[in-house]
Amino acid sequence: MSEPGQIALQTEGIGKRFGSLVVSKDVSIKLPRGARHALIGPNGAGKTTLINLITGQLRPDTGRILLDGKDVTGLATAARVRRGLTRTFQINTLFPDLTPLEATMLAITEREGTSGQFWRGLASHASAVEEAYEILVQLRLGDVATRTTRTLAYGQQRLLEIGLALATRPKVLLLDEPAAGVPKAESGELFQVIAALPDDISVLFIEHDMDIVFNFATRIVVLVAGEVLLEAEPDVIRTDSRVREVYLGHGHHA
Ligand SMILES: Nc1ncnc2c1ncn2[C@@H]1O[C@H](COP(=O)(O)OP(=O)(O)OP(=O)(O)O)[C@@H](O)[C@H]1O
Repeated sequence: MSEPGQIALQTEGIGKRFGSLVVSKDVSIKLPRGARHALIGPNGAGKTTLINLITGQLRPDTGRILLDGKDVTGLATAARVRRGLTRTFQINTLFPDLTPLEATMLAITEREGTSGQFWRGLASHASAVEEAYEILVQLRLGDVATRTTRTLAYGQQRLLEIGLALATRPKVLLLDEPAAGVPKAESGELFQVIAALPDDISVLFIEHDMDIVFNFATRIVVLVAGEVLLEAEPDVIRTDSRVREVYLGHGHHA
């Protein structure tokens, strides 16, 4: 179990090239337990690539990834998920014809290795229903738990994706633009829900909207051309001249 103040996730000197293109260069970041940190930077800075490297979708050329102090660099993505390292994607990856309750239950039974055993007994399914419903209520999706996913507002669909990630019981949750495509009016609520997740879940999110970033991030990592330009608290980021120059001055994109 993690103790307060512990580092949930750490990268040490992560490097990655695609041919001659350097997409990660000596990236060392720390995500303390309970963090709500943002990863920002101009288009093509390597934000999604970094998440792919942390979760194992990509292999780094150099460096290490530590989860709860243990080296997971050599592990496959699924093994990292089992250890509590989970992500969501920029694009919607839901089953439109299932209800949120069904989809979340499926994710839970998948975690437990019982997804192919519907006949295994009602008791285990009853506890999966209960857990799924709890997750959905936590995400303010209790009222729509039994509606077909395709009929949900887009912001609710994005919350459901976080619900499916929560079904893996993550310690570290990496959110790649969780509010992408969500109307501005709904994105604040979506981030309120993220901010209110339990403290034993550490969150790193990529987000383009600077109002959201400054409202919800307790700390910000600025990535430029694959390198960490600065990692600091929002007030420091806001006033840093290098950050303004490379990024905030453009005023439109994380
Ligand atoms: N599989 C790949 N092969 C080659 N180049 C890639 C690959 N994936 C990403 N890139 C390149 O790596 C760079 C970083 O891309 P990445 O998607 O990580 O940036 P990003 O900061 O997430 O950008 P955005 O804000 O636009 O989502 C880009 O130049 C991209 O074209």
